[in-house]
Order: sequence, then C-alpha cells, then structure tokens
Amino acid sequence: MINKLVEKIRKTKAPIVVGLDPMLNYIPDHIQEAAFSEFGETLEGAAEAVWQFNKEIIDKTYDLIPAVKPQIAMYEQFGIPGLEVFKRTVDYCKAKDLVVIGDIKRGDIGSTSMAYARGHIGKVSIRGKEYTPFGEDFVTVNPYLGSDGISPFIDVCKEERRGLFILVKTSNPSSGEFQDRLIDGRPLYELVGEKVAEWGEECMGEEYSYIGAVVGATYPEMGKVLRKIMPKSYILVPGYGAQGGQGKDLVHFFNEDGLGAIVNSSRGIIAAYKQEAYAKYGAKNFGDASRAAVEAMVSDINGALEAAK
Ligand SMILES: O=C(O)c1cc(=O)[nH]c(=O)n1[C@@H]1O[C@H](COP(=O)(O)O)[C@@H](O)[C@H]1O
Repeated sequence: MINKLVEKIRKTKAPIVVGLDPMLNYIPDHIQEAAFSEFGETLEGAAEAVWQFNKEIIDKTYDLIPAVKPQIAMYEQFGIPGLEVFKRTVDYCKAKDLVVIGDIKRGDIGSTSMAYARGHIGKVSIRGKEYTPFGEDFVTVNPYLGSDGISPFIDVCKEERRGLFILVKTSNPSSGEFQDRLIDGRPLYELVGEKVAEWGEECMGEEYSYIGAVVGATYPEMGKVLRKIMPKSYILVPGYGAQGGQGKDLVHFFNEDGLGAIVNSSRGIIAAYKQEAYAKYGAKNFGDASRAAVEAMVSDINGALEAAK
C-alpha cells in the first residue's frame, strides 16, 4: 500500500491528505435539515448528515488528492450509526481509488493490539470464513505500550501489505509534556523515531517503508531532526491550517527526492466554506470551497518545496 501511496502522490503532485473529521457544527444547515427530517433528530439523523457531507467533499476533491484520513472519534461519537458511516466512508473512498488512513490511534497489550489490527487493516476468521471488518489501508498507532503493543500491527501489515503511522511527535500544545522528556540526554520522541526506523527497515516497499510516523507540522525543527532519523519512513504531518502549520514550515519534513511526507488538513479543508477566504462559495457550495482549499494547500506546499530547492 505504501507503493500505491507514493505512486498517487507522484501522479497528483499533491503530498496531502484530506482529513474527514466531520463535526456536526461544520455541516451546513441544509444537509442537517434534510437528514434530520428523514431520520429524526437522532444518532441516525446525525450519522446521515455526516455521510452526505463526506460524500460531497469526496466527490469534489478525490481527483486532486492521493489520500483521506477519517478520524474515527468523529464517527464514534454518534454510536453505531456513526461507525456504520465510518465504514461507508472508507468503502466509498476506496471505490474512488483513494488511499485510506484510518485515524484510530490504537495500541494495547499484544493480544488486544492484534484484535485492533485484524479489525482495521486485516481480516477476522469466523468458522473458516474470512471477513474484512473495516478495511483501511493504513492506521495510526500509539506506541506508548512498547514493542509488544506494536508488533501485532506490524505482523498484520506484512500479511496484508497495509501500513502504519506511529505517533512520534504529536502536534498538540502539550505534546512535549512526555514526548520531549530527556532520557540519557535525548528526547523521548527521538528514541521513538529510532524505533520506527528500525521497525520500518524490515517492512520496505519499493522506495519507502510501510511503517511510517506521525510528526506534527507545529514542530518543524523537530521534524527536521526526525526526517534524518527515519529516512525511509513516510511522515504523516498533521497540524496544517487550523493548528497554524504553513507550507514554509514543512520543507524539512520532506526528503531530497521531494517525497517522504504527507500533510494532513481536516478543518481547513472540510470547513473551508466558513473561512473568509472561501465565503464567496456559501454554505450550499461547501464542496467547491473544499476543492479550492485543497488547491490552495497544494500550491502552498509545492511552492515552498520549489523555493527551497
Ligand atoms: O494522528 C493524527 O492524525 C494526529 C496526530 C497529531 O499529532 N495531531 C493531530 O492533529 N492529529 C489528527 O489530525 C487532525 C487534525 O485536524 P485539523 O487540525 O482540523 O487539521 C485530527 O484528526 C487529529 O486527530
């Protein structure tokens, strides 16, 4: 799957991922009204609104982008109907030939990690018959439990040719509280980065490993160091747009081949119609606003990469 991701990034010339994080308050009124009048003001109604919202954004952007990242919490908050829409979203994106990164941030003791891995990137076997429960191409994983919490995910990746993005240095303001603590004089995130590089070495695709890392756009200096520590790992870079990251901050997350990083924006794309810059589209044309925001993000990042050459 890493080969497909790299190929699609090359083809679209868009090292970005659209984050499908559909909070109800980003969903235009006309979509909410239609969903609630059909399904009631219920979890089912909210889930339907999420689905209609996602579908429009995907339809308006899929030809420009290599990948999407649905964040499962945004679906789980609507219970079982929400999870059904998560799965419907994964399937719809795959039918559009997009690479799907399930943002699930799991990680537990080995046996439990195995169940997460099977459910999201693998198969479950029920009396000899195999099922693919969620079917994402990549998932995000939390490494806090150490190697035995990660290795079931790696085993499933090897079997299924899927991939991981392991949290190394997160984008949020408190990420340094634990991640920057010095151990033998070195920050914890560097030690985790070294582990990701080591796990990644035995999981090589054609050019890059299918074991990648998450490093926040909000910490560009650390991104520069981590890029060197994990030369063959793709870096998923969240924190662009709504959290303040800009193209000029991101140059050092990329390798000299112009590859190696994929930048996520969620609110900045899906709620673009609420921003002044895209207000002219109006809530009814929110999908067109998202398309324009994708185009602006791609040219911001490519412009910064070009300027740095
Ligand atoms: O793993 C992630 O994707 C992630 C890691 C991280 O360090 N920071 C981070 O913001 N994220 C996710 O990236 C998305 C960022 O959303 P926006 O700030 O709206 O672009 C959310 O889905 C977060 O859960």
